[in-house]
Amino acid sequence: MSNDDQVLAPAPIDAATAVEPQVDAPLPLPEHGEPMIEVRGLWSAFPTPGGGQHVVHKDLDLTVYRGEVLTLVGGSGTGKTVLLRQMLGLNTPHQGTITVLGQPVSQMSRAGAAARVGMLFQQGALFSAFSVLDNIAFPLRETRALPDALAREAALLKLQMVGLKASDAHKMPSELSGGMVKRVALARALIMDPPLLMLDEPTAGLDPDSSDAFVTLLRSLHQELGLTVVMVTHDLDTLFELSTRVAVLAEQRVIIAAPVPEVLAFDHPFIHHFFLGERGQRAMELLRDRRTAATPQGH
Ligand SMILES: Nc1ncnc2c1ncn2[C@@H]1O[C@H](COP(=O)(O)OP(=O)(O)OP(=O)(O)O)[C@@H](O)[C@H]1O
Repeated sequence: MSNDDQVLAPAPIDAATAVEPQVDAPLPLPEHGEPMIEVRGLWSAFPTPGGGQHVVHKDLDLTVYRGEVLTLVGGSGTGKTVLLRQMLGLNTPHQGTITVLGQPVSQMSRAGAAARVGMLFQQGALFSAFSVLDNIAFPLRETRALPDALAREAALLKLQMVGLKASDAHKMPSELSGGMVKRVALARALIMDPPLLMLDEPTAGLDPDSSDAFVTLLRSLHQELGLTVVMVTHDLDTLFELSTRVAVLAEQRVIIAAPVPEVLAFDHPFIHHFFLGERGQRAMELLRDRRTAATPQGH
């Protein structure tokens, strides 16, 4: 057991010193100044079979600002998914607070959380016995937010918003391609018109063309709907295409949260490995080529 495993009592949080200057710097754009999610002094731990505790987050701070696409990266097991689930109120932290739009997540009802935050789970996680339309309408029905006929209409609108056809509405999940499953799951995540969207590995399992198409859809919905997005991804193409900031989880906390160029310049072994290895160089070259091709006369 490490020292970290034994100590679970965090020191009192001093607001003036909790965040290092380069950590979590807000985007320079004024419209990105309003905090949507604030994580303060977060400790997460799980019991180990030997009776100890595995500390995943230790005094972690993070702020997500309105309108940004913040991507969480970190090695396997650094607690990215746990953090997403805590932001949704699905996991309770050991200590610390998470507020979404100024309200502690711990005090939100299920309907309250669903109205604020949509979640796209890694596997799409559709109900196999429900049609596409019923999957999309599910949160409205579960929270009794709308009468049935209106819920169906709202679901049809969302179906079209994610690029599916009305004729797809009555298909069953087993009849859908991987890309379609993601689109249905996205429509369901957006059915309550939440201002916040969480994406856990949104392009995992998709072939390159479907992945590109899904990223394009996410990018346009982010802009059209003015969404604030928190995403976990290992896919560098997706990260470079969508992120306005990247938060790096290491050493049980966020070691830097900043736009990509600043993250790349930050000296840490995980960042070197993740971004500057062969895989990272390839993804950056691809992105550069694509941006050059998309700009008139290559400017
Ligand atoms: N319900 C749970 N019970 C016990 N341990 C858990 C539970 N949920 C998560 N953990 C542990 O917490 C740690 C962080 O898990 P998490 O899934 O958040 O990691 P991650 O950063 O998303 O990893 P990956 O990139 O591999 O998906 C892991 O060690 C995991 O085993």
